[in-house]
Amino acid sequence: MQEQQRPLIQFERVEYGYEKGKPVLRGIDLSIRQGEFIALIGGNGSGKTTLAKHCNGLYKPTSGTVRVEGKDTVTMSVAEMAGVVSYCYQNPDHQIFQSTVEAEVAFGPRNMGLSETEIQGRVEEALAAIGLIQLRKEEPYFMGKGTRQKIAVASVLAMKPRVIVLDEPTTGLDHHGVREMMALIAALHRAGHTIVAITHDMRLVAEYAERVVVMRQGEIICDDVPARVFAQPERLAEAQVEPPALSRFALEAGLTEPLPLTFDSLYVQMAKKLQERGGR
Ligand SMILES: Nc1ncnc2c1ncn2[C@@H]1O[C@H](COP(=O)(O)OP(=O)(O)OP(=O)(O)O)[C@@H](O)[C@H]1O
Repeated sequence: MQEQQRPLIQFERVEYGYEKGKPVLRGIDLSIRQGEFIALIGGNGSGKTTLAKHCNGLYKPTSGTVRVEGKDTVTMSVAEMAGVVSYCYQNPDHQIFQSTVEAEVAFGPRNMGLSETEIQGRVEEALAAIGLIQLRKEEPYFMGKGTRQKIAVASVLAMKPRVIVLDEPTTGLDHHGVREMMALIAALHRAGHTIVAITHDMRLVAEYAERVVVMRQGEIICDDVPARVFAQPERLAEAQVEPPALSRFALEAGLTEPLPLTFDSLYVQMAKKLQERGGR
């Protein structure tokens, strides 16, 4: 079996409710494999955050099972799982509470019970990867949203998780901040991290994700590569999701190959089509 194919996180018939008799997750079956870049999409309240928080055991299923590297999350603490799966909060202020950037980034590794030398090495490495080394002694509280979001990602990275779950990592960032954050996430993916990202930005899904999981009222209604997911506008409308402009263009132009939905790939397909027509 290829490394890419090994399930790292496995949901089986997972149900979850915050209140009795009001299920929020309804029979989730999902396998997340090593090296994937998954976008989790769906309307407000469809259960994305609730599902994401099951990936690292922040929440445990009401029924069904979630297995991380084959182990039932019911039997593991979040700290135990931190080296495998880490969750990055939608609002960095829910995550950041130390008085300096380096103390914040050191918090996770310290919680994992690592030695001081190992902790310092990891802090250095994570801050360098995110490009924040010069801010290590600064106080995170006064920094802009984009920088606080990056500190939150560095804190997660310092735990060296195989899977990074990001809850709306670009919300509240300006265009430049969105581009920077997505470039950073793409680099983490290239470096071997499995990425699960919740987002409402379909343009980013089309551009970066390799697989899209669509939720509606606590269920997964679609799970496929972006081009095939976005080729089902009626289905997506049920989940209050509108396909990005590029995929609508691709559909109308009859470009059906499930390539990444970027201008470049559509251009290549268009050129091929025109060549075929010219050759006839
Ligand atoms: N702590 C909580 N207590 C009670 N109900 C909750 C709690 N958190 C979420 N819910 C409810 O569970 C449902 C799913 O919420 P969840 O946050 O998982 O959805 P979501 O798809 O992430 O939404 P959004 O896109 O708005 O962030 C919603 O009806 C929400 O009101």
